[in-house]
Amino acid sequence: MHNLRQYQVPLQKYMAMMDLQETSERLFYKLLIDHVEELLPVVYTPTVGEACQKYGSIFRRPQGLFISLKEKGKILEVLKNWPQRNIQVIVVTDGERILGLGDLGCQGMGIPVGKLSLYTALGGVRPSACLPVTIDVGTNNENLLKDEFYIGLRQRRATGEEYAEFLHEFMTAVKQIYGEKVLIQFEDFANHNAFELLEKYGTTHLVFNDDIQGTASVVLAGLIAALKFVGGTLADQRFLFLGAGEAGTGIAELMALEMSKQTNVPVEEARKKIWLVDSKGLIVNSRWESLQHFKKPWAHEHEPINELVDAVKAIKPTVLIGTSGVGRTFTKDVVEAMAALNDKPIILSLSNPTSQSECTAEEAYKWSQGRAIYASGSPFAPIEYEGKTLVPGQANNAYIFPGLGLGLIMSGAIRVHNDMLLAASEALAAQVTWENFDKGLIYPPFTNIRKISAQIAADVAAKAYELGLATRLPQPKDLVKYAESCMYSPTYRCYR
Ligand SMILES: NC(=O)C1=CN([C@@H]2O[C@H](COP(=O)(O)OP(=O)(O)OC[C@H]3O[C@@H](n4cnc5c(N)ncnc54)[C@H](OP(=O)(O)O)[C@@H]3O)[C@@H](O)[C@H]2O)C=CC1
Ligand SMILES: CC(=O)C(=O)O
Ligand SMILES: [Mg+2]
Repeated sequence: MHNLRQYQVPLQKYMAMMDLQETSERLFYKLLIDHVEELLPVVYTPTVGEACQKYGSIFRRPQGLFISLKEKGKILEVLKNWPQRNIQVIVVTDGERILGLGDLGCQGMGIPVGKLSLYTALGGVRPSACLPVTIDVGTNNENLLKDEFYIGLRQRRATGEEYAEFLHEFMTAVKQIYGEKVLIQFEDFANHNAFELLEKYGTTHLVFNDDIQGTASVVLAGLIAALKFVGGTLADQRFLFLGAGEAGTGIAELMALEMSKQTNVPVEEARKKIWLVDSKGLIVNSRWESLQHFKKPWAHEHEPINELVDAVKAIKPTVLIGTSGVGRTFTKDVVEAMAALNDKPIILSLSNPTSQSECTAEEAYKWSQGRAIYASGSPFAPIEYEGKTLVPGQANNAYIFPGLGLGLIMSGAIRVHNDMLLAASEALAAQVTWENFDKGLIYPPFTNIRKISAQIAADVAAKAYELGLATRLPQPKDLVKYAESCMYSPTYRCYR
C-alpha cells in the first residue's frame, strides 16, 4: 500500500495493481480485500474506464481471452488454450458499450478483467475459476480504427447473421467445455444485442446480464432500504428515468415486478407508475410505432415532452434515476424541480464513469438544500453541507453480482430467475442500518462486502432450492455458513 500510495495518477495505480495481479495474485487480492474502499475506484469504476480508453498504449501483457472473428469455427480450440479447465464464471463483452464511454472494441477487456477481480475479492470465487472473455467482432470507433496501438481487428463491427452465428458458436463451445453450470455474465454489450442474447440463451444456459439485471437488483435494494427509513411503499412512488436502455428498462421492469408482488396488482398496472425519457423525450403512446421493443411496455398516454425538466414538472416523480450515459444532464433546474416537489427527493445518477454521472453528489446536495437522498454509479467523496457531513452511496451492480454469482455456483443452479434478483435486493437492503442512512447512505459500506455477499449468496441459493433450480443436493443446512466456507481467501500459510 505504501508503494501504491506513491502514485498520484489513478491510471498509474491501476497499472501497478495490474502488474501485481500478474506477479503476485494472492497479494493483489489481499490488498483489494483489506483496502476495498480505497482500491475499488482503482481496479473498477472510474479508473477502469480510463484504462479501457487508453488500453492500447498502456498494454503490457494480455489478460483474459480474446476471441476474434478470425477464429470462427475454432472457438472450442481457442477455449482449450486457456490454462485452467475448472471454470465457474465467465464475464464476456464485445466492447460495444463500455460504461458510458461507447464502443471501445476489444479495449473493453478491462471490464471483464475488473468485474472478475470483484467476483474474487467481493464474492470469494476462486481466481482460477474466473475467465474474462472479449469477443472481437471489430469496432465502429473511427479513432480506434486509425490508432496505431489498437490491438483488435481493424474492421467495422460484424452484425446480423454473422454476429449471431459467432456468438452462438461461443455459447455452444462454452457449455461443451465447461458444462451446464458455468455462469456466463454478459457485460457492456450494446442494447441492440444485449436483450436478444439474454432472451435467447436464458432458457438454455446459466446466463445473467449485469447491466440489465444486476443494476436492477442493486437499485431496487437501495429503494427498499431508503423507504424503510423514510416510510412509504414502492407503490406510493412515482419514478422518472433519464435513459431507457439496458439499465433504465431493466430497473423499471424489476421494480414493476416487485410492486406487483407487494400489492397484488398485475405487472402492467404497476408499470404505469414508471416513466422513462430517452434521447427523443418522454416515452409516450404516440411514439409506439418507432419504439424499440424494450421501450414499448413503458409507453403511457401523455402529450410528448422533450426536456427532462418539463417531464419532472409534469410527471412529479418522487424518484429520479439517471441511466443515460450522459454526464451533467441533471442540471440545477432539474434538481431544483425535484426538491420543490419532494421533502426528500431520491436522486440516483447511475451513469459511469464519474465524467458521465448525471450530477455530482455536491450538486445534488447543494441544489436540494441538503435534502436529496443521493447515490451514484461511481464513487463521490463525502460533502460538508451546513455543518453536516453527507456521505453519498454507490449504486453499483458490484454490490450484487459477486454474491449472486456465488449463490448460483454454490447451489449448482442451472438457470437465473427474476425471484433470485429480488432475493438479492432484499438481502442487500436488509444490511443497511439506521446509522448508514443517517449519514446519507442507502447502501452499506463496501468494507463489509464479503459478509454481505455471503448473505446475498445464501438467499439466492435458498431461492434456487425453492424453485427447484439447484442441483447441489442435499441442501446445506446453514447456507450463510456454507457460503462463507466456499469463499476464497488470500491467506498466507505457515509452512513450518
Ligand atoms: N451504476 C451501475 O451499476 C450501472 C450503470 N450503468 C450506466 O448506465 C449508463 C447507460 O447504460 P445502458 O442502459 O446499458 O445504455 P443504453 O445504451 O442501453 O441506454 C442509454 C439510454 O440513454 C438514452 N440517452 C442517451 N443520451 C441521452 C440524452 N442526452 N438524453 C436522454 N436520454 C439519453 C438513450 O436513448 P435512445 O434509446 O433514444 O438512444 C438510451 O435510452 C452507462 O453510463 C452505464 O455506465 C449501467 C449499468 C450499471
Ligand atoms: C457498472 C456497470 O456495469 C456499467 O457501468 O456498465
Ligand atoms: Mg456494465
